Amino acid sequence: MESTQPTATDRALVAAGQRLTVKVPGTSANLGPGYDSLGLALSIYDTLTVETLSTGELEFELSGEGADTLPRDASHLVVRAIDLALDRLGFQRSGLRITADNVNPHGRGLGSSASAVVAAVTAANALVPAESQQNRDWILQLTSEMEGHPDNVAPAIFGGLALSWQDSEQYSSTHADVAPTVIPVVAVPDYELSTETARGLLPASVGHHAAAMNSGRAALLIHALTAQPEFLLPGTEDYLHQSYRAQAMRPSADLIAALRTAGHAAVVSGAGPTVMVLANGEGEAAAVVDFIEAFTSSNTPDVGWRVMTLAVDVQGARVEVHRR
Ligand SMILES: Nc1ncnc2c1ncn2[C@@H]1O[C@H](COP(=O)(O)OP(=O)(O)OP(=O)(O)O)[C@@H](O)[C@H]1O
Ligand SMILES: N[C@@H](CCO)C(=O)O
Repeated sequence: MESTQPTATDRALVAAGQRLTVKVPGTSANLGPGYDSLGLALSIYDTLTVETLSTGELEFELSGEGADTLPRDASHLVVRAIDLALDRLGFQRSGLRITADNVNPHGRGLGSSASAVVAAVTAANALVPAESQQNRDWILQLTSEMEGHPDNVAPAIFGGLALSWQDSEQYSSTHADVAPTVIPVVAVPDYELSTETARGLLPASVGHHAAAMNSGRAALLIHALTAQPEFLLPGTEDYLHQSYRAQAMRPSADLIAALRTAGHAAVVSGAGPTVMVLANGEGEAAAVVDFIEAFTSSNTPDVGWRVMTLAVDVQGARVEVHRR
C-alpha cells in the first residue's frame, strides 16, 4: 500500500531569513485537586527568539535558567519540538539560531518544559506560510502529546485558568476568568524534583472514597477561584497526588501543612517542589510572604527559598514577528 505521508524530500523548506520572538508564561498545574486537568498561567516569562538560517547550522545563545546545563544541539527540547511541529505541518528546516532567555526555574513545578515546547511549537507554526499555519487548538494537541498531559501547556498557550480534558488521544481546553482578588504567591526551593520521578510515586489506582472527595473539591475550587475566593482553603484540598509525593519533597510538604493550618490555601505547584499559595487579596499575600520567611528560616535552614508574589497572566504565549 502506498503511503500518503509526506516524506522528508517532499517537505518544503522553511524560508531562511525569518526572525520571531515568543514570550511564554510559566504555569502552575493541579492547584490541589485538579490533577492533570487544571492549570494557571503566571507572570513569570521565558523568551525564545528563533531565526531561520540558510545553512544547516544550529546556533545557540542561552541565558538564565539552564544556560549551563542544556544541550546545544538537535537534542535541545526546543529544537526537538520545532522539528516535530514542522514535520506535522509538512515542512522541514534548514539552520536555526536559537536565542533563549529562561527565567522559569527548571524541575521545580512551574511548567518549564511545557513553556519550552509551547514556545517552540508556537514559533514553528509562525515560521510557515500563513496558509499552512494552524490555530491554538492544534498547538494544544501537539504540545499535550509531547508533555503527556494538558494542564501546563493549556494555560501557557491561552493564559488564565485553564480547564483541560482528554478523550482518548484528543486534548481539549477551555478557560475561566480568575477573581481579581486572587494573588498567587510561590516559594521556590533550591532543590529540584523531576516530573517523571514525581509521577513514579503515584499509585496505579485510588479508592472510590478518595475519588469522590477529590471531585467535590475540584468543583468547589473552580467556584472559589472564579467567584468566591473565601472557599479557596477547602477547594484546594487534594486526595490524588500530594500525599504520595511528600516523601520526595519533605521541606515543601512541611511548609504546605503549616500554611494550611494557618488558614492559607497552599498547594504543591505542578509536580513540585515549589509551594504555591492562592491568596485572597493583597493583605493575605503579604501575610503569606511573612509566614513563609519566618517558617522556613526556623524549620528548613538547609533549603534556600525564593519567594515571589506573582499575577495571573491572562494572555498566554505571544509572538512578535521581526520584520526586515
Ligand atoms: N526552556 C527550556 N529549554 C530546554 N529544555 C528545558 C527548558 N525548560 C525545561 N527544560 C527541560 O525540562 C526539564 C524539566 O522538566 P520537568 O517536567 O521535570 O519540570 P518542570 O516542567 O519545570 O515542572 P512541572 O512539570 O512539575 O511543572 C529540565 O530539566 C530540562 O531538561
Ligand atoms: N499534572 C502534572 C503536572 C506536572 O507536569 C503532575 O502533577 O505530574
